[in-house]
Amino acid sequence: MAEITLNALAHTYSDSPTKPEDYAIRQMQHVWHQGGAYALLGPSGCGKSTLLNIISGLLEPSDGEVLFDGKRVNELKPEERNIAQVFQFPVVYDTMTVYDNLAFPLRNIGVPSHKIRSKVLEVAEILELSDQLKRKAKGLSADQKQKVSMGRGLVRDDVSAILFDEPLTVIDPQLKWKLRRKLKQIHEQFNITMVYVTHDQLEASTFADKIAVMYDGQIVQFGTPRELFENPAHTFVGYFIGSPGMNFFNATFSAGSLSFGKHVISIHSSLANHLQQRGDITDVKVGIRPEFVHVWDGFNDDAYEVEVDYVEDLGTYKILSFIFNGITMKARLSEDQKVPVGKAYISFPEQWTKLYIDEYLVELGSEAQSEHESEHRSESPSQGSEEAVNE
Ligand SMILES: Nc1ncnc2c1ncn2[C@@H]1O[C@H](COP(=O)(O)OP(=O)(O)OP(=O)(O)O)[C@@H](O)[C@H]1O
Repeated sequence: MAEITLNALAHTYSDSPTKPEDYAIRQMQHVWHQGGAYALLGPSGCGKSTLLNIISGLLEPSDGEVLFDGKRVNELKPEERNIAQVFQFPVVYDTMTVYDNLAFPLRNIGVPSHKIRSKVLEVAEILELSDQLKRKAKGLSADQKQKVSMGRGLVRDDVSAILFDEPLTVIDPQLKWKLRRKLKQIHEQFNITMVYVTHDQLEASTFADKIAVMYDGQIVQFGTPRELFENPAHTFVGYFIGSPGMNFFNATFSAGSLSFGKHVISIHSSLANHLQQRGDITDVKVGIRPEFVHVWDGFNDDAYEVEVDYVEDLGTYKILSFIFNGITMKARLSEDQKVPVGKAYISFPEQWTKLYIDEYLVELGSEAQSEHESEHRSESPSQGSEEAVNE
């Protein structure tokens, strides 16, 4: 078991890289702690598989180091790294029985047969494969084969980590949920570092304690599902996490106030102070989650008047789409909330109004942060936020 450190790691597939975009992995510093259940979440092409293959040793990084418990492993072959990797498509020996498939990694390293037997039975039990052990793998369904693939990763006690590369792609939707829970349970039982690659936020948040969000070859945020939801560190996290994603619009900071067209956007004083120190800025991005937009029941002097675009009924809640200063935005309405017609009156609570410069969050100073958190803890829609991440 190991702590995995990526030290100034970068990778390019190009022979003559000249610009950041030539890198599949842009220089990164990151630690996966021993025993953690992590997800690596990001869209197709952002570099997830490249990163996993570098950790497992299938790919040699162009720059930087991979350390297992502080020791450099760049020069070690995959089989010397003790990493188990489960791929998108099952890797099983069709002509062998399920038992022999599960026993294979242990036989390879000379484990005595009585130990192999007890470990195979234990893992088969967890994965609900006990009654399939005598069957040839060839006759199994795709999801049973993938369970065998996972089992081959789990039988070894000596693995440093298990890397899952979109392992549930071939699994039936109704079984996916069950297998994800199973993996979580296995993690709790074996305390192995697990990194689970996915482009699906639901998969990431049900499996992982902490999620690394990857975008354009970089980890733009590493946090709990709740942190990613409540405090997205990068606009991509705001957009990618949550359903629908965060609302964004460009505002201008001038003469001490933030404006969006003719409207003044009220922000936390520490953010205003921060902007003030930087001078006038014409391209501040304002971000607010649909869950945090306040929709008033009727006319309100303190609210912005906006045009209702449409309302989508999603059963237990509704999504109001509205137009504010020419930009379409969304707000979440609870089941019992009055649905506005024609015009709506909305406001952006200061504590949920985030600012981004060059796509990165302008952080509140630590003092302001704790004052702000204690002020607003009771107002935090914690249940709503977790639900929203999981949708
Ligand atoms: N063998 C290769 N040769 C050249 N470019 C590659 C190679 N493998 C990946 N790339 C490029 O590197 C970038 C990252 O790809 P990678 O497969 O790591 O992303 P990913 O996030 O795993 O995507 P997906 O979810 O689609 O598998 C992409 O631009 C991809 O086209």
